[in-house]
Amino acid sequence: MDEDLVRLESSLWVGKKRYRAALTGWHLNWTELDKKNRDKKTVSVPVSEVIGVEEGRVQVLPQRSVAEDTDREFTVFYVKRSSSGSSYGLLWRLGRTQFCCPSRDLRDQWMTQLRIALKTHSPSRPHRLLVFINPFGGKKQGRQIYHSLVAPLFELAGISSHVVVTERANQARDHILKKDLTGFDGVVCVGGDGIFSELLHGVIGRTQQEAGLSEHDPSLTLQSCDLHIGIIPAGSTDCVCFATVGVNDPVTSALHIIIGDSQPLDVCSVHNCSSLVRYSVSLVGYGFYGDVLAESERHRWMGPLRYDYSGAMVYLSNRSYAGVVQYLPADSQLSSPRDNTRCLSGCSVCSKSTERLFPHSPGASSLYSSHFSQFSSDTEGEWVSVEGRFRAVSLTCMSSSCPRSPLGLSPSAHLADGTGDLIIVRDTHPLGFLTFLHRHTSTEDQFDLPFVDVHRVKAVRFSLPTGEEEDKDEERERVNDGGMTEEGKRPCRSGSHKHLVERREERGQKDFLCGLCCSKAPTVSVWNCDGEILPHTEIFCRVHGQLVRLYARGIEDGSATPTRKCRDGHRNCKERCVLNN
Ligand SMILES: CCCCCCCCCCCCC/C=C/[C@@H](O)[C@H](COP(=O)(O)O)NC(=O)CCCCCCCCCCCCCCC
Ligand SMILES: Nc1ncnc2c1ncn2[C@@H]1O[C@H](COP(=O)(O)OP(=O)(O)O)[C@@H](O)[C@H]1O
Ligand SMILES: [Ca+2]
Repeated sequence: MDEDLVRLESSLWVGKKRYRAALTGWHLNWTELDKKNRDKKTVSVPVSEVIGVEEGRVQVLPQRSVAEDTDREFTVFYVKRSSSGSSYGLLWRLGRTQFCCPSRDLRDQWMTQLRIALKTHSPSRPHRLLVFINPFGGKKQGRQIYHSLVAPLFELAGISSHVVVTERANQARDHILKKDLTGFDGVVCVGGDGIFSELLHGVIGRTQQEAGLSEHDPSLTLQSCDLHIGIIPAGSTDCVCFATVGVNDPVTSALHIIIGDSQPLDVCSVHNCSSLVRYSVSLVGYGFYGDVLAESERHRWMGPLRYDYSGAMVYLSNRSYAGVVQYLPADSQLSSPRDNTRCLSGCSVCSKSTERLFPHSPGASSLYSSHFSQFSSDTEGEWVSVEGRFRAVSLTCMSSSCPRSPLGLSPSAHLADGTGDLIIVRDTHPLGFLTFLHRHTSTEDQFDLPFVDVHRVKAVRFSLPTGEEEDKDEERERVNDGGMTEEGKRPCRSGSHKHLVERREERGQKDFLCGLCCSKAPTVSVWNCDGEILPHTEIFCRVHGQLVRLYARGIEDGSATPTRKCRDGHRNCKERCVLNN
């Protein structure tokens, strides 16, 4: 069937202007006509971006209202884009056009045809959602943001939602793991990266339980999750939202959820001694980012500012840590963290990875079927080892852009290519490290520094140098603190972090002063895993390609999207910089 066949076409009025409107399978277009019936400008909205159609002259925000005497009128709501002043992504807003028909009969035809088109062309739209609000996230605005900005849009789109305002940490995760989710098409969080992480753990854990797979064995291919996750940003860093949508804006995210966008996302599983510790999508960071998080936990009352304050304090404490980093490099033919590309909506690197990661899915070639032999002993020789003192060791599965760092920890990382970027910042003088940090806030290349290395990887191991017995004791003490269950396998899910944070706090105060005023600085840092402190120092991380799906579509290429200068100094070098699409 030709989807661009016109299904309905007629003259319509918008205010005092006359239009010729046409509905095809894919688009709703309306073209302004002048007095001589000549075309003026056309507005074209993809059917997939129509949010709803209502009889009469309707408005929904800030409050729903319907004008009287409206039996020849209907209102179409749709996605309207505008550039966001401060970030590089596009803001989505609710566009609204009120049409007036020559007759009531024609109005009914428009309503019917538009609703049929919406049903047939948006099969992936959610009908029922389970929403978790963290009332304490970010500036504590979660409830208000949901009820004033998001709920009216869900209602307009005919989505019914069951809302849970959380009363404790991990409630959302436990709910997803244990409760009946029949009838829900997706789960949504209103909050920051922490509540998102709860949904991530719930959704992955539940999917593996149902598939009868163990999450502990890092060599197992996990089952990818069908239940989509939506994020309404209302947190402190909002990194996952920012890096997958391009802005942290509740209305934009709500509209992506409504139209059922789907963005696969790589997930890193973090293990210790053959047991799963946590999953991460943005940052697994040791040294600076671990210390900032540990320090910031004591200043939660500052809200989002706690990270800037703690960042400055930790920077001034001028620490570095000894360690051994091992990594399994990804195929350097496919992409590189320094190729000056950006992973944008429809990214070709990620699309090719879909074929590689799911060779048996319809339409995929079987060229790359043996990808998980990588953890067997015969690939041991492929591991690369780096030993030394580090300011920071970070692994990120995506760019990890956020309002603090609009291009992110690794600007060329991909959301769904099955790899992560390992950033190793070796010990350096304070000014060098400040330069590295500061470059995260601009388009200058933070990897173009002699003490920084970046590698695209499939897996990473971190251990303490042999012979550092004191450190190992500290490590062991921490593992015991980490609250393991009796079987000694699964990390205890309740309370372990709180307990650890309290201990870290006790120690942290002393550590911190030592770092500032005397020579005895701590020898071991902690891992920051998407904003949670890990109870282990020695870890193994493995990237699982496209393990979950978000209601998002990646960053849309706004005209302001910056690229770094290529090595020849061109800012928009078509040959070398802009490889996307
Ligand atoms: C000199 C300016 C330096 C700016 C450096 C910016 C680096 C930004 C990197 C952002 C990485 C984000 C990775 C995401 C992590 C989140 O999952 C996670 C949890 O988020 P949630 O609380 O919303 O749940 N967030 C975090 O762990 C926060 C990490 C933030 C680190 C910010 C560091 C600010 C550093 C300021 C240094 C200032 C030095 C001044 C010297 C006088
Ligand atoms: N009702 C609650 N009370 C206390 N902590 C909660 C609650 N709901 C969620 N949390 C936890 O709060 C932490 C921070 O949440 P998050 O939404 O990321 O806000 P922020 O971005 O400000 O850190 C997360 O670890 C999450 O598990
Ligand atoms: Ca990736």
